[in-house]
Formats: sequence, structure tokens, C-alpha cells
Amino acid sequence: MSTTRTSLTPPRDAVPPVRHPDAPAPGEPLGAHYDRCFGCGAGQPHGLRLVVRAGEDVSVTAEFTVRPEHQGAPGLAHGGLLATALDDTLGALNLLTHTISVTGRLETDYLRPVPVGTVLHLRARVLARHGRKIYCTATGRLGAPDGPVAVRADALFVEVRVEHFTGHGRREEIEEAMADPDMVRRARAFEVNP
Ligand SMILES: CCCCCCCC/C=C\CCCCCCCC(=O)SCCNC(=O)CCNC(=O)[C@H](O)C(C)(C)COP(=O)(O)OP(=O)(O)OC[C@H]1O[C@@H](n2cnc3c(N)ncnc32)[C@H](O)[C@@H]1OP(=O)(O)O
Repeated sequence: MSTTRTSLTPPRDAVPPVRHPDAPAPGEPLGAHYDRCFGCGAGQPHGLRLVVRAGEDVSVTAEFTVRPEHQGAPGLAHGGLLATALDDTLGALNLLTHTISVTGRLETDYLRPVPVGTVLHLRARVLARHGRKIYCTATGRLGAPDGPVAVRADALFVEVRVEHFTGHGRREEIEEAMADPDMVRRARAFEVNP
């Protein structure tokens, strides 16, 4: 496995991403991939509570309000937490492609400080796909969808099967997830792409 910078550049024979025919229309909320997700879950009181929507082509948008509990330095968002917001927005692209993939590599650039109280406008899109590897990119802008870019990331997501979660997750949460028929149905459906 290569971990050089070039590994985030799609290879020459990578193919363009495909939006699944059943993907929600641009502007529609996508909901959380898991209710207890730290990034987007409504059932996670300590989470970032990202609100994610489908975008054009194979892209998503999300908004995240930086709260006092997100500080790293006085009055400023913690960098790791901003990486989480980018990572989770990138993860939401799964809901457009009907793929189950996880972050293999995430490279983050911090361009401007992000003050507490900021609404960070995130956008992520898939650039290309090569086998199980999904190349994608994300930005976070200050205050408005066309505000200055404060953070950005390039990422490689790797497609996995449901067993990635059932085989590695803690038993109590897995049992709870498997008892939710909607979650199991959606996860299985996402394993078969058109
Ligand atoms: C009833 C229950 C149902 C549950 C259903 C749940 C549905 C949920 C839906 C959607 C989930 C979305 C969640 C989004 C949340 C936000 C995103 C996150 O935070 S995800 C968490 C953080 N990430 C990890 O924990 C990954 C940990 N890593 C791994 O598990 C493995 O390393 C994995 C899967 C990434 C790869 O392992 P391998 O053994 O499957 O595959 P190999 O052969 O190593 O890699 C495949 C290809 O990818 C490249 N690759 C892998 N990692 C790379 C890296 N770090 N840098 C560069 N290339 C890499 C390799 O070089 C290889 O490339 P070549 O095919 O040979 O060309």
C-alpha cells in the first residue's frame, strides 16, 4: 500500500463517478447514515449535527455551526474537529452513489482560522473511481456557500462490505443496528450497485 501524496490523485484509467438513479434530488436532505454518528447523527448529543443535502452531479453540501465545545484555541475551532466535519461530509457521498465506503486517507489543508459561531458551509464531491478506490475532495467555506475557503481536504475512500462493520464494531451497537430493519435493508442494497 502506498501512502505517498500521489495516492490521492486518480490514476489515468480511473472512471467518472456515477450518481445512483435513486439518489435524492439536488437540495434534498440526505439524513444521517447512522443515527449515532458523531458527524451527522441526530441521536448523538455530543455530535457535530451536520445537516447534509444532495448536490448536483455526485456532490453533497453540508452546514456545520461551530459551537463553544468545538474550540481548540480560545474562540477558534479545533483542527481535528474540522477534519471530522470534512470527513463526514465526504462520507455522505455514499448516499448519492449507493456505495458503502470508509476513509482510507484524508489530507487536510487549513487555510483560515474558523471562529466559534461560524456557520461552515461544506461541499464534497467524488472525482473518480478506480476499483474499490473512490477519490474525492471537500471544502469548508466561512459564513456562506461562496465565502472564503477555510479548510479543504482530498481523500481516498475504500469500498467495503457490511461485514466491515459487523466484523469489527462493538457487539452492542452492531446488535442494535441489526435490529433496525431499515438500516440492514439499506446497507445490503448499497452493496449492489446498478
Ligand atoms: C447491520 C449493520 C449495518 C451497518 C451498516 C453501516 C452503513 C454505514 C454507511 C456508510 C458508512 C460511511 C461512514 C462515513 C463516516 C465518515 C468516514 C469515516 O470516518 S470512516 C472511519 C475511518 N476509516 C476507517 O476506519 C477505515 C480503516 N481502514 C480499513 O478498514 C482498511 O484499511 C480499508 C478498508 C480502508 C482498506 O483495507 P482492505 O484490506 O479492504 O483493502 P486494501 O487492499 O488495503 O486497500 C484497497 C485499495 O485501497 C488502497 N488504500 C487503502 N488504504 C489506503 C491509504 N491509506 N492510502 C492510499 N491508498 C490506500 C490500497 O493501496 C488498495 O489499492 P489497490 O487496489 O491495490 O490499487
